Amino acid sequence: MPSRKFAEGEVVRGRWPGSSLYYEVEILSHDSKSQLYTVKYKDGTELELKESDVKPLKSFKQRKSGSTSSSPSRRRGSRSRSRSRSPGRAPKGSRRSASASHQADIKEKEARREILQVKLTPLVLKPFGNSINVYNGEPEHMERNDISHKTKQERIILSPEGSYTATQYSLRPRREEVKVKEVESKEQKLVPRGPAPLETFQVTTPQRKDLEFGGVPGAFLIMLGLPATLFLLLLQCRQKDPSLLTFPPPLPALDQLWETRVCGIYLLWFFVQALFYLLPIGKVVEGTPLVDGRRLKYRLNGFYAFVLTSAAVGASLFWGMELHYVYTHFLQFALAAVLFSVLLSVYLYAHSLKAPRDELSPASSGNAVYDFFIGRELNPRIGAFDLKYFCELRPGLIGWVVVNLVMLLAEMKVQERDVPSLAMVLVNSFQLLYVVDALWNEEALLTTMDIVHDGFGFMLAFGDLVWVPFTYSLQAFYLVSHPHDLSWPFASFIIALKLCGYVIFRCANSQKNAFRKNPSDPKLAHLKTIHTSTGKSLLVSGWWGFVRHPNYLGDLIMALAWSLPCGFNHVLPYFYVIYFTMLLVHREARDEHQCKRKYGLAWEKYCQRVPYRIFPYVY
Ligand SMILES: NC(=O)C1=CN([C@@H]2O[C@H](COP(=O)(O)OP(=O)(O)OC[C@H]3O[C@@H](n4cnc5c(N)ncnc54)[C@H](OP(=O)(O)O)[C@@H]3O)[C@@H](O)[C@H]2O)C=CC1
Ligand SMILES: CC(C)CCC[C@@H](C)[C@H]1CC=C2C3=C(CC[C@@]21C)[C@@]1(C)CC[C@H](O)C(C)(C)[C@@H]1CC3
Repeated sequence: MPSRKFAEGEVVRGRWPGSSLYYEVEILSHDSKSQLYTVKYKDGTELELKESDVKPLKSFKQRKSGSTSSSPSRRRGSRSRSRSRSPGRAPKGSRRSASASHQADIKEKEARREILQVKLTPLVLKPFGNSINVYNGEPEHMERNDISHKTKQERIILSPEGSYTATQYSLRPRREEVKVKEVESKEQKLVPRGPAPLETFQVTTPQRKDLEFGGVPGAFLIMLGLPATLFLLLLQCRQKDPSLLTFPPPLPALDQLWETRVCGIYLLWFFVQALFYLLPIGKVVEGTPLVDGRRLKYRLNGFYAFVLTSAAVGASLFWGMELHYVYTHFLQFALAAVLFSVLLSVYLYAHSLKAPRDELSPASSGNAVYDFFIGRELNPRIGAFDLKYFCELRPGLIGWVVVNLVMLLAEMKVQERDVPSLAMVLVNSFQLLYVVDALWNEEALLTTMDIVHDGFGFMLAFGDLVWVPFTYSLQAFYLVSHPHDLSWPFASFIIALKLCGYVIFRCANSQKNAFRKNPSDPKLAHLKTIHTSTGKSLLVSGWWGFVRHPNYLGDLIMALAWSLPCGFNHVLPYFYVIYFTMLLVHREARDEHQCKRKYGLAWEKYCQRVPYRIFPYVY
């Protein structure tokens, strides 16, 4: 059995994670298996440390100056907003002896070069009646988001003793060491700094046991059901009578569905989009903090990719390329996309097997089937190429616009029209606005559940690459063979509905994003907030005081406006509204669950203040 250096009860110095600073700690116990010491700092914080991070007291020279606290928490009051995760970092301007300050500076530099990577996992915390109550609890007051309050909030963010010391962490060394790379100074200015150092100490979520989507059987059935539903919808949409009550036509034989040329075009599309993604244009920003405090960098050039794609499609139309081929081979394209997404999911799962544990998605479970579905790895990357981020916005979303254009041209050809129908124009412009909006506000994607919580597996690979371009374009596909004449008054009503939905969707998303980026934004000063002990606050007035998910409400209103131009003869063009309502109701429940866990009592208070989830006075 390996020997241990320190005995229980011994008073030594323990390194504070992420820093090169040592504090007086008492050895509580030693785990011979993991070779970790459980130590207690003077402020009561208990951590597990590697032996190399524990030093005997005598190896430290006693400082003459009494200015350095021996408690990590006492010095956490630092007002520094720097990225250093050292809680013991002295505040700017604090008086230290010259030698101590010099020594600390050297150590600080060392720490910046090579940060001790740690994983913080909360030790078991009981739901109520102990520290979690304090941790997730919430200061009693709710305030206007004004400046006096800001000072208070700042203090809470920057000096989170109450919440922090109440939480216990266990530290394990990470497999990899992360080198702190300097962001190019130009980019640095553009990178929004997360306000809460606490976030960098965010705890890692253990693999889930309470599985979503009906657990393993649910995930399995969804994986089988999605491609089946897709082909059913596409086949039915081409029928003269697309009623859901009529029996769908049989699926063409595989040799008719498989077309090598189509697969080639699909791959070309995907890799051209990947090339656009790699172009060094557009600013680079950082995502939300990961469990180890790192922030990944993302280049925002989705809008440029869209402009380049539009130019390429425009040029190929000008030179006589037949986009009609996509319409006549739509099923074949759908099959190519399905196969590609399945292969990508297999690759992603295999890739995740090499990933360190703390790079796995908090939604993953340890079950192979479920993890294949939900995605095992949170941010799979090939070098700097982020696969999930790329797929979420580029090939599928821009592809959806191209498919809509294909359908508009097909309508003119099939119905021998000189100009597209009003219904088709509305569907195309509404959905174009939605996609352009997403690409223009690309940065907002970084805080969505898909990027922050869900892994990249079959669900998102299929969703992004197949579901979005082939089912979200169903209204346009439907209109090609089922013309619908729209009256101008009804068209005006639909346009008003779309604009109403868009204003709610955009304003709600922008309000939250602006608040998360800078809670002190003077433009938001009139809003009321609830503090939470994580350091973040929740908006309780404005859009987020209307219902708990105003952005979902706006999105659903827009969805209805996309279907109405198809008339009321069949349910099929309303598939998107029905599916989307189910998706967002389920998504709201998932988000609610996560927020309850994150914010505890503060979230419950928010729910009391804002009782409706999506639809005011209904749900
Ligand atoms: N077209 C489509 O197919 C789909 C579109 N969408 C759209 O994507 C967008 C993003 O949706 P989604 O990722 O689900 O999540 P949201 O943008 O709704 O974000 C939810 C998060 O916002 C924060 N939050 C919640 N309430 C408040 C509050 N009162 N004050 C401040 N922050 C709050 C919480 O995170 P925290 O506190 O950690 O910041 C919460 O986890 C939506 O507009 C949705 O409609 C989504 C799915 C599919
Ligand atoms: C059918 C499956 C079970 C679920 C598939 C879901 C996916 C299709 C959606 C999950 C979240 C999405 C988002 C958008 C598109 C649909 C998917 C991928 C989004 C990119 C649409 C544009 C918005 O403005 C947005 C906010 C950027 C959306 C982000 C979430």
